[in-house]
Formats: sequence, structure tokens, C-alpha cells
Amino acid sequence: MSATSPINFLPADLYFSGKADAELEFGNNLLPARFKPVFQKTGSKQKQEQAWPSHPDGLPKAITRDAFEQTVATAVKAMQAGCLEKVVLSRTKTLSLFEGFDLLSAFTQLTQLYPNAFISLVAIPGVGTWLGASPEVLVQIDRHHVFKTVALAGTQPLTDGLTPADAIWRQKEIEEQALVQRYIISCFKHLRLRDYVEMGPRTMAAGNLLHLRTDYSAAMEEVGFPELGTQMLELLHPTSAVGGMPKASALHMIQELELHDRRYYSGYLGPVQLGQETNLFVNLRCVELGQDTVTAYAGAGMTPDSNPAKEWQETELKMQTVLRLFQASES
Ligand SMILES: C=C(O[C@@H]1C=C(C(=O)O)C=C[C@H]1O)C(=O)O
Repeated sequence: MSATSPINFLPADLYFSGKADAELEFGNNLLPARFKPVFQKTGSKQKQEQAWPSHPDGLPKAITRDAFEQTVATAVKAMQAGCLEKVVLSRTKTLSLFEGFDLLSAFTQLTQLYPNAFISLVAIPGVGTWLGASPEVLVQIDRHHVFKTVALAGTQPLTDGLTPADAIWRQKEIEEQALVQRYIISCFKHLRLRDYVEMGPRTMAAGNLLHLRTDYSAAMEEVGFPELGTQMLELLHPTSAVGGMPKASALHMIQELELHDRRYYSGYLGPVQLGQETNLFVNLRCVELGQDTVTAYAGAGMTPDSNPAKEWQETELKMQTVLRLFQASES
């Protein structure tokens, strides 16, 4: 969701539900047969055909390590001079698709690899095709009208033998996540909502990574605020987990410094009022598909203490979440 990537509302005139590990079936019962060729790209015979929609301008150019680290260094200098507290800078990485790559199996594999993430595959003609495994709730409203959101930030690898309960966090990550908490609380204050519940921060695992997470909830009927979800959505997006603090200066810096258009990366997506629930997630740990290549997007929160090489490494780790599925083909 950037200036060039407007919101798309897709009516759920057909929807299916089932277990994450169930085999996808075509034809008779689950997916109508006409959907199969749209999503499947098999072998060279179909090579020339458009197998799934891609962006009319193609995929963005990959960003070199040097270029990204220079951008980080520029942002760090500005923050040390006191211009802002935090900015999330992102980059892209492009791989070739391997022969016989199958998008539907990639989707199914992702659901198996990350049972706790929101796995999405969105294909819109004229817009593009995105696949992702988001760990970050932006706005949820459950069937009991309870509003929920989270403050998620701070990243470290989930190494062998480490459990979330044993994780130790540096001051930098604690402060980064505290900024996201402060931002969410400022949104509640703006709406004059005092009766919310805060739980955390605690450490959560998201694929190969650990993050700090604080949960917020409010019973919309009890607090007499039926529009809370809509109003919070407007205020929250983009949170300081993908933008920065203060928000306006951070967004301006992103515009100035980032070398690519974010398109739908760091926007939000998910079912709205489906089965009496709304579940919107931040579009992270995602890739955009071209016809023969795939581009991953990832960012990291920069503070005055950031080290450019470490921030590069953090974006590499975040990209691995989804790029594992494409690894046979690194170019
Ligand atoms: C920006 C991303 O992730 C966000 C930023 C984080 C951080 O800076 O530590 C952690 C989780 C997400 O809220 C991303 O995955 O691209």
C-alpha cells in the first residue's frame, strides 16, 4: 500500500475453509477446476504464458549490500543528530524461479512450515501476485466483538537450543519495541479509550526468528465503541514497527532514502467480516512473484545505535522465512 499501490477490496464471493495440512483438491469439491491453470506453472510448455498476474512494471531492482548499508548509515547519522528516534528501512532481494516451480505447493508448504503465521497468497490481475507468512496482527475483531492488536518489534535468530523463554534482549531491541507500544497507547489515548488490556512484552517465535510482542485488547461493546476497529486501523497503519517514530518524519525519511517502492510490502491484508471475524495482518515476510523471478521484501528498525552490517543480516534472516521455498534457484 504505497501511492502506486492502492487498497484492493476483493469480495469473498467464493470461499473455502479447511485444515492447513489438507491436500488441495481441484475439480469436484474444493477449488473449481478453472482456478487450477491460473495458479500452476508446470514445465517449459507454459513458459511463455502468463501463469499468474505480475506487476505491469515488472519487479523492482535488487538492492546491493553496499547501497543498503550506506542508506542505514545515513539514517543513523540523522538519528544521532536528533532528527528522529526510529526508522524502519527495507530492501529487496530477487531470485530466479526454478524450473517446475509450483505456486500452490509453495503456499501449502508455507502453511506447514509456519503454523502460527498468517499465510497468504493474493493474485490480482493488473496488480501482481504476493505470497507471505506474516507474524504480525494489525487489527483483529473476534466474534465476541473483542478488538485486538499487537506491538511487535525486536529481532534475534532462534538458534538451536534456544527457547523463547530463555531469550535475552539488548537495550536497543527493548527500546525499539517500547516505541511501538507507546505508539499503540497514543492511538488509544487519541480515541479517549482507557479500558484496554495490555499483556507483555514477551518473546515469541516467528519461523527462524524471535520477536518481542505485547498484546492489547478491548471489548468493544463493554467500552461502548463499536467503531474501534475501523478507527484504530486508520490510526495504527503504518505502525512504528514498519514506519518509525515520530511517524511523519520517519515516513518522510523512508521516502527519501529507500531505493525501491514498497508496493504492498508493510501494508495490510486479511479477511474482513468473514465468519463474523476480521483478521488483518501486516504484510511482512512476503515475496512478490514475477514470471521467472521472485522478489522478497524485508526491513529492520534503525535507531541511533544501529550497525549497518547487523541490520543487513537481520533483513537476510527475515527474508529466509519465505525464500526457503525458492532456494534451489539462488542467482
Ligand atoms: C519490518 C519487518 O518486521 C518488523 C520489524 C521488526 C524489527 O525491526 O525488529 C520485527 C518485526 C516486525 O514488526 C519485516 O519483517 O520486514
